[in-house]
Amino acid sequence: MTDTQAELHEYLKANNLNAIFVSIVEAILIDKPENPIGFMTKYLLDKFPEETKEYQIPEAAKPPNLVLAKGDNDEELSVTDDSDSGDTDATVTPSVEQPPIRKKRRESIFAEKINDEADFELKVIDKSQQNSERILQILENNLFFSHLDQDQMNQVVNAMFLVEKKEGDIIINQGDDGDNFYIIDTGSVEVFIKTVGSEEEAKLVKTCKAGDSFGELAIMYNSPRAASCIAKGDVRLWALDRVAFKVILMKTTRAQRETYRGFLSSAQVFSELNEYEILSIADALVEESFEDGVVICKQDEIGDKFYLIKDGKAICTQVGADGEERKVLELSSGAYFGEIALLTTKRRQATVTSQGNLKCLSMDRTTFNRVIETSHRLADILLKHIENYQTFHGGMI
Ligand SMILES: Nc1ncnc2c1ncn2[C@@H]1O[C@@H]2COP(=O)(O)O[C@H]2[C@H]1O
Ligand SMILES: Nc1ncnc2c1ncn2[C@@H]1O[C@@H]2COP(=O)(O)O[C@H]2[C@H]1O
Repeated sequence: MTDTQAELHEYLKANNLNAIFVSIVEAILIDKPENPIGFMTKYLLDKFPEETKEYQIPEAAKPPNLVLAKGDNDEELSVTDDSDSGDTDATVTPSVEQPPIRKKRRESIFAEKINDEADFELKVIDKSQQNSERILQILENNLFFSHLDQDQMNQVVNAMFLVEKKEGDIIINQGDDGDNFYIIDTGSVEVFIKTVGSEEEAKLVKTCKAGDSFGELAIMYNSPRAASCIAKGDVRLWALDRVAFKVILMKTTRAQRETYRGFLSSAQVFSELNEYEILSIADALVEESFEDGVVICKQDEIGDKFYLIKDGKAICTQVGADGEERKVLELSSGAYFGEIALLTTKRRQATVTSQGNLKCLSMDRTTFNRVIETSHRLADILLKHIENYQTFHGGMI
């Protein structure tokens, strides 16, 4: 590359322009608007309200009934998260004569159309029956795919292509644009994060092994790669390109993460976990509701689920040697229960009953074990807390 080319490349990278251009072209190809110039203009005004502030049309100057999307309320994953929210309401700006009219909920330009699979010819990459079965086996055991139905699973299997890397090969480079998403068939991949502008060496944050996936963030959020992923020894990977990822996976996986990310980040038990660990937990949760008075865990029974309270209250009681049942704890939103039976070989140590309507997020034993595997810190936090439970006669369990 010449100096000038390098400078231009640096400029594009520094302003995240490649990702922006790719998203605009994708959005156009998906939507096929009659007026592509108008579409691009509106796209930029909607997605970058801050940067386009000086180009936004002032309220007073808008013609009557001009439809403008408002209120992007995405919680930011990072400063470079330029994604749109599927939860955004669109309003029709009131004209002088007309009262405000609520328009149908607007989905993001991506989420709305890119999930309309009928518009796409999904790629089918030729592979042996054995390879297809192996990919399916990985998907079925990976939390990231736990909310896909069988059709979506099959589409992922069909669209994946083989990538083989050798020791030290850079599979993903921090700061680059997102091209592919990967699952590991055999071998290991080390994930390193370097703090921008710091002299410090990149820090190893995770080692992914067979069955794990990586490379979803940059594609889901149109942001630069958050980490570098490097082959540790020979690695065999299956990759999904960004368009296939968006068509098949985006809506389900992103909706799941968006729904629970805020809640999980505010729960005390997860306060020491990093954003990435929180997102991985969000992939795993299933919502369960209980009416008043339902016994969710019964003391001395074998337990197979962990619960996090989303809304409502639960009462924990214990029966002592005298046969008396007494209340030992009251739990509310953000608290959890059911961890002892999953982390130890013990049976349920208390009975947990809903008080009023109770909404929980749960994980079964297999899912819980997978989450614990990806976040050893969470296991340490939960185990440490078990020591603090008071039994009704004042002792520790
Ligand atoms: N702690 C972490 N922070 C950010 N990314 C991580 C982390 N651990 C693993 N990763 C993966 O590393 C990938 C790098 O590319 P992406 O940003 O697309 O997606 C990222 C995640 O899939
Ligand atoms: N004093 C207590 N002793 C033990 N478990 C308790 C106590 N108070 C609340 N619990 C919760 O009640 C749950 C019952 O199921 P587990 O034993 O799996 O995990 C237990 C804890 O999460």
